[in-house]
Amino acid sequence: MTVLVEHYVSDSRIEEKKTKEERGDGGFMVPKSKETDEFDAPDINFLGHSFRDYENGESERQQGVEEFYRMQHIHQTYDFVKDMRKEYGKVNKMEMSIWECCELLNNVVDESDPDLDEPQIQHLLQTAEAIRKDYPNEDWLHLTALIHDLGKVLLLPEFGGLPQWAVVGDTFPVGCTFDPANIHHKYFKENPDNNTPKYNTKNGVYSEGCGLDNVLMSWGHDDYMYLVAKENGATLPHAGLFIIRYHSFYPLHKAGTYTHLMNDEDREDLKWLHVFNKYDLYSKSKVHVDVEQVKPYYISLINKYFPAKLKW
Ligand SMILES: O[C@H]1[C@H](O)[C@@H](O)[C@H](O)[C@@H](O)[C@H]1O
Ligand SMILES: [Fe+2]
Ligand SMILES: [Fe+2]
Repeated sequence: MTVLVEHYVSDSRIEEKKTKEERGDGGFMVPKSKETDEFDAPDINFLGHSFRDYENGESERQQGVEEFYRMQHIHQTYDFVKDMRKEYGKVNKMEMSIWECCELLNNVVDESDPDLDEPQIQHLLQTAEAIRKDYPNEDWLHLTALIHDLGKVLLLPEFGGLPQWAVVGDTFPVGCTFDPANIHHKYFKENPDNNTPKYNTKNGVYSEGCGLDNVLMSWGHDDYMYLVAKENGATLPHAGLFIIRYHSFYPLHKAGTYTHLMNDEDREDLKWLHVFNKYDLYSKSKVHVDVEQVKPYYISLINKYFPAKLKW
């Protein structure tokens, strides 16, 4: 019976694929629409819950996640972010290759993530391999997926051992009002910026359409990895750097808020971030990627887009 069911499933996928090829929408230069993606997003995470469920907080894990956001929302202020960007923009903490960093990342635990129970290197490779399957020609996108979470090394003592709230979790602009679309929004009440007139209006210190490059985002692994890539002269396309920098900005790419701060270039790049997000979120699974088997491919991409050693 099982065999029959599996057989049926794989056959129907082949059929689906054929139809797509017949329709001729196999071009990979522009993001495909959700409807034509081949990746089958699962409905539930490893615990049997829906993904990004922050509301049903009875379990110990979810209470931990909520406490994480309480701390994050209280402490991420405009001044804090400015100081962090200045300090970590120096990239003077360490020298290592991208692959060495992938291995180092395995020592990290992300307390903000209700869906991940695998080593971080598996999350990187699962995301990259899933996206590679559906977008075989966009090698920059495979590499972007591989490195998107490397900034989490900020948690390690060699990088100053930052607290979880300064490294992981969703991100949001500081210097303007905290949109209710931010998860656990209530905890912003205790953020000093929330009561500071120049920061607590819709545009705050920014102007409509100023472009995200001019907006300070809460400090964490996204912006740090973006700075590392920039400072080391990475040759990734602009959309790749945008994905790295804003992949945790769920209030924008999922809830569609803060769009008044975007410019035309942001809107172009956002299309690729939407593609990426599906793989980042839904590729989290118990089926491990064989690291040694795929390593040569990713090393070749690293050599194409990055120097051998990077300053971190
Ligand atoms: O818990 C997750 C995790 O830390 C991800 O790496 C980050 O990108 C998400 O936005 C966050 O909510
Ligand atoms: Fe992330
Ligand atoms: Fe991720």
